[in-house]
Amino acid sequence: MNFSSYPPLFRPHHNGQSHSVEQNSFEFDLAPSARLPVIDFEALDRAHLSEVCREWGMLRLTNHGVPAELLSQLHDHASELFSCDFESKEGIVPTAPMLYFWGNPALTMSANAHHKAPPSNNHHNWLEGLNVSLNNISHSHYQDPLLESFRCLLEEYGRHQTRLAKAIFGAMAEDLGFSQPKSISYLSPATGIIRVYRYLRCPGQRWGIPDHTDSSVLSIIHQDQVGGLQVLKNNQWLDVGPIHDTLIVNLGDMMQAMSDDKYVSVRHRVKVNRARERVSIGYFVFPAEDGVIEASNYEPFTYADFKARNELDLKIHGAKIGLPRFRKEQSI
Ligand SMILES: O=C(O)CCC(=O)C(=O)O
Ligand SMILES: [Fe+2]
Repeated sequence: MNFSSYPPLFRPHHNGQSHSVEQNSFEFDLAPSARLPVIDFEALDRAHLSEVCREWGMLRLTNHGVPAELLSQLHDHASELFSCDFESKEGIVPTAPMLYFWGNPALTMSANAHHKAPPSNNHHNWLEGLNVSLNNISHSHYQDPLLESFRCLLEEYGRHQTRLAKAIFGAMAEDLGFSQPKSISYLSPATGIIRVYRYLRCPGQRWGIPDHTDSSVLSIIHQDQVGGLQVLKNNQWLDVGPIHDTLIVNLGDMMQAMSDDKYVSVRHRVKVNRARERVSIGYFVFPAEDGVIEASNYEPFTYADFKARNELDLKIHGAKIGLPRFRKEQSI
């Protein structure tokens, strides 16, 4: 196995670690499978959706209308790109709209994607990825044919994700009785981003992404067949296994706040695998930066406030504190 595509820190024998470690209790700690609620996008059962948002904050979406061919092309391109030498990945994707990153801690938590410099502490997420801003994706073109065709696929995928997010959020807004102006500022498709991740093989006890909630309104994940995503339900971690042709939708912190805690911003995490890399493609959408979120359990705040606070907490405490910061009479 040639590890030249891996960031140096993740290569075997870096700092004496070895990929031939026999014992990995982490990986063999088999979790039960989540019986994740299934929502059929074409025959949307709004009552069921409402119940799932309140009880789970995560669901499996079927009949989503994203062509299987598009998904498989995206995964093929991602694998080809990620398998390039690390040095060339660092070099070829430095400009908007696609940005290469690796190892960042709390990447998803801050929603502010890319502190490009690798973190100096030991809390690297065992992954690399591309951060793609959908707002810019149509405006720039790449000379490199692989990058350019990947950009086109991502643009098309972004349109599908925006379509799904709008429709799903629309049903939620109706369930929660949001006014028309609120619905508009609470979901801003222009903020949509896509993150294409490759979780790297790892011999030891490391996380692809540790326990977190997303900062988004909602997130939509397409994972390959490797597995590793887990959800916390009733204090138990459950595997969210891959099922072909389905997407995973999860609610983020913004949705929980807007719903005044009626809906759940779901805790989840990603395990790494000793033998296989895993590719997933996530879409994340946020409220308008300056739209005020108003709910009885929270002091009024904007997404910009939330982001700034998370970044500060990350710096000071090394972790996102998130919604409790904005809850009325919070004690932190
Ligand atoms: O890769 C996955 O399955 C999930 C990624 C994730 O949780 C995130 O980016 O916030
Ligand atoms: Fe997440």
